[in-house]
Amino acid sequence: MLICKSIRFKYDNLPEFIIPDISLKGGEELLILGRSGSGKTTILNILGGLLKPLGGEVLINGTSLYALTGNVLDKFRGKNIGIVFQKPHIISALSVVENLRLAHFFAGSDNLKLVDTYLAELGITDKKNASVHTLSEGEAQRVSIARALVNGPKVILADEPTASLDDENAQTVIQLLQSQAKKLNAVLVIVTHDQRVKAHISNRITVGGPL
Ligand SMILES: Nc1ncnc2c1ncn2[C@@H]1O[C@H](COP(=O)(O)OP(=O)(O)OP(=O)(O)O)[C@@H](O)[C@H]1O
Repeated sequence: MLICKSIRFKYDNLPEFIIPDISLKGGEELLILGRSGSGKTTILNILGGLLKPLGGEVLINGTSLYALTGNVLDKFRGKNIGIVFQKPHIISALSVVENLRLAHFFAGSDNLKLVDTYLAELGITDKKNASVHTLSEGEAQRVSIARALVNGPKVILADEPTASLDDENAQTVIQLLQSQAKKLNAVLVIVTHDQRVKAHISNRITVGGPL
């Protein structure tokens, strides 16, 4: 369960952002739409424990994210939040499977069987030992999703996951995010300016930028 209430945020050089209250149960989805510069990534980073707001609360299954600090926050994030970034954040010097094992390691998990499960579910088993730099963009984005999901997060956050993909890959990626979120009974939040995603998620809000 993800609750975000009375969040206030501003960068030094900009007016305060309007950040809507959000309340989502496991299995529910939200699409946050907005033009470039409207603060979508900022909101996602706040929901993901990466950017501390000036005020307000982000609650994940009852835990107030920003009441945690340092290592405790990092561990909580690794266990409960999976983030898919616009450009796949995977380490190009490592193979696909090494990237996934690393994510596992950082979350303090030792259930390596899940790595193979996710590779199979995302259709990239045959790329298991491939170097990341040899993957197509669609494949790299699927590895990035597998990495975000491998610890069975309660909240999945995706920042422009389809921005650099063609129509077919964009649809595959959205459907994979949705099916995996349902399976984990996780909250799924996608931020994007990509109008194609609207066809897949009916619960949506539009953000308008700084006040
Ligand atoms: N670290 C920062 N310091 C100062 N201003 C920032 C910082 N990060 C983002 N901004 C500004 O805040 C505004 C919102 O940025 P943000 O990246 O959240 O928007 P966005 O909607 O995700 O944009 P895009 O769709 O182009 O990725 C922009 O005007 C941006 O220039």
